[in-house]
Amino acid sequence: MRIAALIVAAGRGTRAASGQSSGGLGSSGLGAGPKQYAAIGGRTVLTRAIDAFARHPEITEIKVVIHADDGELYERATAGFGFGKLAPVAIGGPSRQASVLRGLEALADTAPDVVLIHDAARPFVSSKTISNVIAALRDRPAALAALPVTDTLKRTSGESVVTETVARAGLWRAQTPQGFQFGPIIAAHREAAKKNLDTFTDDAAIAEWAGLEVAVVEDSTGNIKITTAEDIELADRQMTSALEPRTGTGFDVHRFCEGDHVWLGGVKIPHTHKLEGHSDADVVLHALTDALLGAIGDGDIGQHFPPSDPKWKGAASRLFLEDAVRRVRETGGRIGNVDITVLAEAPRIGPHRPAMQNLIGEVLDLPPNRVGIKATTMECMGFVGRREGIAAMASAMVFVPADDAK
Ligand SMILES: Nc1ccn([C@@H]2O[C@H](COP(=O)(O)OP(=O)(O)OP(=O)(O)O)[C@@H](O)[C@H]2O)c(=O)n1
Ligand SMILES: C[C@](O)(CO)[C@H](O)COP(=O)(O)O
Repeated sequence: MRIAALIVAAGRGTRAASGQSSGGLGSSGLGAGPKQYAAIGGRTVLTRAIDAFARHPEITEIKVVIHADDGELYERATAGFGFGKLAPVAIGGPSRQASVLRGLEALADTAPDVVLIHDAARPFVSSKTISNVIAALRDRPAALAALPVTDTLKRTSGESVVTETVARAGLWRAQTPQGFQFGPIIAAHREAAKKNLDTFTDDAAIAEWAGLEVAVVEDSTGNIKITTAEDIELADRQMTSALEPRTGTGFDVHRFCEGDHVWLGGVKIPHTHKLEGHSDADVVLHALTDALLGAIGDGDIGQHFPPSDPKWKGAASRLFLEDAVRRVRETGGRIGNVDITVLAEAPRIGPHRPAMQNLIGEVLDLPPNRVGIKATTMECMGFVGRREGIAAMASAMVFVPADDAK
């Protein structure tokens, strides 16, 4: 059975726009634009929503609907993430209803059996809720996640004076995901559009209007919709306080051979020799890659990029570092700082420090003052002292969500 997730992310987030938080990731630009691109706990609202479906074993594909102006924001938000199920985006319309229909039409050519429609603005949907909505579709053509109303409800007149207390028994607050058999929901959406009925605020309402029976699945209270700037601030604060620090260390050494330059920290430095290696032999980036992998307990550089694989012959080590950063981000982690010591008699590292800090900072999304680069000679002792090669040590501080620590 093919189960697609359709994530609508084409809204403008006007209610969140005033005083919007950047979520603190500054230099990457994460946090700019509408609320779904705001960073909470180091990842955008949208990538968290995508990730929840990407990790779910029953979801086979994910289609995201974005605004025509948001291509760059979307690319930046999803860059480096291993979302293998992610299909090319669809472009949304002027209302949520229109955006959903465009997403459904984009799926129609290779129609899935079932579609789960979800707001990008709900980043904390749980795997359990996704499973429960899918399970409810075994008996019914439609099912939505919802919460029973727990507050007493009042109706007011135009002057904000209470006219009635509304009985809350049997009342639910609609959430997403809302799941449907694909054929009936696209037919219902098309019919509503044909009749110019364009004020539905969720898809279950369209299903109800079309006469489909809709099941309710009780959701968890954590599946909030980010609506205001305050929601973004609160969610960011909660995610950040729930992060747990981890450290990792890395070490690498390469011997000299004939040549006229070395690669160190991603910077090409003229020298009397070059460093021998399968890749570009950049000991600094190799040690740093291992430090990041170590911090999340995800093997080492040799495991992910075996020297026996001809694909990595002469490779720029930046690729290895980018892969380690992607792995850290996939755990929901953020990098706090890194620190590197180069052990070399020559060349001198000092003049190249700013370039290395900038390059590493760019890959790790860190300002230069969080990228320590230091160097020492070995006082003419040992293999480094005899100028037989260069070594590097690195350490990394990474913050990962406490959930991942369990
Ligand atoms: N034209 C639209 C409007 C909304 N949405 C999406 O529908 C979800 C729920 O909408 P809402 O929370 O109301 O988001 P916005 O419309 O962006 O918010 P606002 O009303 O404050 O502008 C969001 O993921 C939003 O991106 C969409 O895809 N296309
Ligand atoms: C679909 C929805 O999330 C159900 O609660 C909600 O209606 C969408 O948000 P909006 O503010 O109504 O557009």
